Amino acid sequence: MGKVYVLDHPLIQHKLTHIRDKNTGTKEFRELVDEVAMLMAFEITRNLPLTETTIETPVMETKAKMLAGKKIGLVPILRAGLGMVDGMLKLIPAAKVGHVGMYRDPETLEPVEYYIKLPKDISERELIVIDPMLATGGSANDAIASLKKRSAKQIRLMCLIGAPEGVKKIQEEHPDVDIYLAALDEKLDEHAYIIPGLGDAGDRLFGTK
Ligand SMILES: O=P(O)(O)OC[C@H]1O[C@H](OP(=O)(O)OP(=O)(O)O)[C@H](O)[C@@H]1O
Ligand SMILES: O=c1cc[nH]c(=O)[nH]1
Ligand SMILES: [Mg+2]
Repeated sequence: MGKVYVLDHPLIQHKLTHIRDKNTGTKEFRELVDEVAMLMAFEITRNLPLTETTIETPVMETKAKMLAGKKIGLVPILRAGLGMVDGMLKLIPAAKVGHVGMYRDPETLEPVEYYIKLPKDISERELIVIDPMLATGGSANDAIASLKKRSAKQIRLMCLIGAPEGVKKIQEEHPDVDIYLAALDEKLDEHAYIIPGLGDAGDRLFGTK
């Protein structure tokens, strides 16, 4: 079964509180999501492999560490996942970015895929699927299945807030996928919104409500 990591760094938690606050406006919301995504990228990359190289400091020649060049792909789920891309790219600038367009039908709550464009070499990359919200898990579940159908082998899922229902779904359907959250919330309400959550992530990021 995939592991669930709640990234409880104090800076992430502090910023998440402002993200949740209904009085936080679009500009600040977007900036905070960007910052938290960057901090989460810092945590999620702590196991990247290193290699040794030789350099000259102004004082002497020395061995020093550098990234071994593991190929990474970021896959935001449109729309709301877009709000986390730039923050992650600040720390992982060499990552390639694929996009999966997905919306949740408000009546059936079923995810509908409307777009997909991925780097050609996804089977060689470690993919990080990103979306602020993991609610029923339907959208992330379908996005991951879509990547696997196109021969993705290594996938992780990174969200700001997860509900237990969504976590369970991913663990059942994709036991090879580890999940990284800034918070694991209580439950879903009758409209499948996360409680206490932050409301509609896409609408708050892009000012569409
Ligand atoms: O886990 P689920 O129950 O599938 O819900 C989560 C999904 O819902 C939201 O997207 P939405 O459908 O609002 O699309 P948007 O990003 O375009 O706003 C959110 O960004 C996730 O993709
Ligand atoms: O709480 C939720 C659930 C789904 N999508 C959101 O944007 N927020
Ligand atoms: Mg939305």
